Amino acid sequence: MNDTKRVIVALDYPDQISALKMADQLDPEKCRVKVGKELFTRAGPAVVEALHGKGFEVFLDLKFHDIPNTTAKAVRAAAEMGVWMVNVHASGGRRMMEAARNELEQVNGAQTLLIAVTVLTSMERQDLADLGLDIEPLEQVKRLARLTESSGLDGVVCSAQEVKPLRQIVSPGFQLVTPGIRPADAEVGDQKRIMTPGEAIIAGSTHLVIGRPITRAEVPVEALHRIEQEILAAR
Ligand SMILES: O=C(O)c1cc(=O)[nH]c(=O)n1[C@@H]1O[C@H](COP(=O)(O)O)[C@@H](O)[C@H]1O
Repeated sequence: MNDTKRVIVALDYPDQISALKMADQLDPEKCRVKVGKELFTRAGPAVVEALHGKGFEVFLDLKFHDIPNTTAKAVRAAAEMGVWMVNVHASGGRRMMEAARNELEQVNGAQTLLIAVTVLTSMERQDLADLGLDIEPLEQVKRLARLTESSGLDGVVCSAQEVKPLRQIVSPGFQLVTPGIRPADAEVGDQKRIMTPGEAIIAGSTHLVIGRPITRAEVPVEALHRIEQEILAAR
């Protein structure tokens, strides 16, 4: 894969000032940033605009999951903000994903990448059982990845643990974006299906979404640097 910007730093902060303070320590030539539900709910489109102003490509992670029309219009709003990538939940189904995809075609010829979350990396088999799904996360991830690709989307969010088996069933250009990344010495927290940055790169993750191991580190830039070194060594 030619893309050298493999890391997406999750700016999970409660306000724009903290998020931009972190962004100012990052190099937009080396990584991308993610704006998620907490930051966007507090700071809105202004924070996306500010990050664009600093030269960052933004993954707007609002994981839309609604009826086809509502999801499509929300995805349109994201594309009109000029974000690099936006996501929906694959469990919203084929018609929802196709509606979102078609809407993006109309906005900017689908320049904005559209991906779908399969099974959250914080979930394990028991969580699926609670939902009435008596299968391994990998099986559900495969099912949703097939559905996502055949609905015309650009990729999925999954655990790096699932990347190898997924590569065998999706096309080479399909994006496999993996959160749940934990350097060997990092706290696991609420994540369940995790991998180290090096392992994720070796497995073939397209992009690594990393939040707390960088943003909660004593010196975030040093933590990022160590991760970058690990990625370089793995490549
Ligand atoms: O869509 C996502 O980005 C996402 C999907 C998923 O399955 N798991 C997951 O952790 N994420 C996001 O990835 C980030 C991971 O952050 P850390 O666990 O702090 O590294 C968070 O912002 C999550 O919202």
